[in-house]
Amino acid sequence: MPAATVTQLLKDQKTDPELISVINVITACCQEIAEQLRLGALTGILGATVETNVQGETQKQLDVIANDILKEKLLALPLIAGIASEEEDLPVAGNKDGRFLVLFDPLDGSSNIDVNVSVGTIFSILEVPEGCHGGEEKAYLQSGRKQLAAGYALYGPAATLTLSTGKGVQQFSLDNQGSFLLTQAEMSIPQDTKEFAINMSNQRFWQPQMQAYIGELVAGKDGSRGKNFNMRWIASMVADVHRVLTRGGIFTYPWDNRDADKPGKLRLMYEGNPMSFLVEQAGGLATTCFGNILDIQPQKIHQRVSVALGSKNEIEVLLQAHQTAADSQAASLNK
Ligand SMILES: O=P(O)(O)OC[C@H]1O[C@](O)(COP(=O)(O)O)[C@@H](O)[C@@H]1O
Ligand SMILES: [Mg+2]
Ligand SMILES: [Mg+2]
Repeated sequence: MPAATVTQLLKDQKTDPELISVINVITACCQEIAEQLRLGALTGILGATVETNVQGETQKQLDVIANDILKEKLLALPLIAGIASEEEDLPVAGNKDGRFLVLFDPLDGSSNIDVNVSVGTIFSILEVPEGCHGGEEKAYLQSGRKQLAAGYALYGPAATLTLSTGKGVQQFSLDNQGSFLLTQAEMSIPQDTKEFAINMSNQRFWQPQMQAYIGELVAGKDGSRGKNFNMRWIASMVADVHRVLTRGGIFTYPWDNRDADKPGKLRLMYEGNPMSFLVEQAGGLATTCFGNILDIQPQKIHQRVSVALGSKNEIEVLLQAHQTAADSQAASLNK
């Protein structure tokens, strides 16, 4: 039997047909972005623009192209009440009678484009709350638990789509006719791991408990953990999380004190929430180190968040390190 398409799989899962239509538009956009990326320098669209986004980051031409593809195609769909993007200052209203809000990071890891390393598109779908419209920020400020679906496309040696509507996590691969076909029906993160992903160059800016925890991983067999760990850092969250979903591991971009306005680098609504939804659906854990990411009540559309996610047992060791630090701080305050 031929492998299922995204639509077939979602129909088998008895997904709301209107939600399927929204997901189909997103997958069509990802196919178009994959095609643009595949041609690389031949199209002359690598490199930076002269613009910065609302977060003060230089935009790549492909950040803008990917954003425009998603924005245009989604807003043309009457079901869409609005969109919010990492590359847009404010949410953009769609149809006033639309049902869905789509939030996205059009091109994640875009500093990797020029060096031909994997990048991706991350998305999250919410329902517009009663009495709100898709042009107002408050409509989007819903916790990650309210996501109807989340996923990402990874543009690597193969283009893949990883998706969840709350019924496990499925992976599809782009064939040469331009369709995403099911290649893994149930992604499941192994509970134990010996692999971690973190940008070690920020070490001196982390909190002491994170420094101590990573120090023990680096110490390997010679330290308290008694086993050797391996480190990987691709610097595209999509690619790093994809590895975690595929073979386990932990990925963290923790709180740091480099810039008081950005205590976490990653964005809650476009990166933290959709990836946490996928990780939980695949049996892993996703935390800020102080609470579950999916339980955060967002205050701002471009809010940043510290992220640690992946193999359940290893994330629990990390949480325990933070709990022990909090307990000893509380004990010293009570003295
Ligand atoms: O430059 P650093 O510190 O390695 O940060 C890499 C992180 O930043 C990001 O690139 C941020 O995403 P954007 O490229 O969408 O801004 C993540 O994908 C990645 O994990
Ligand atoms: Mg990103
Ligand atoms: Mg981006």
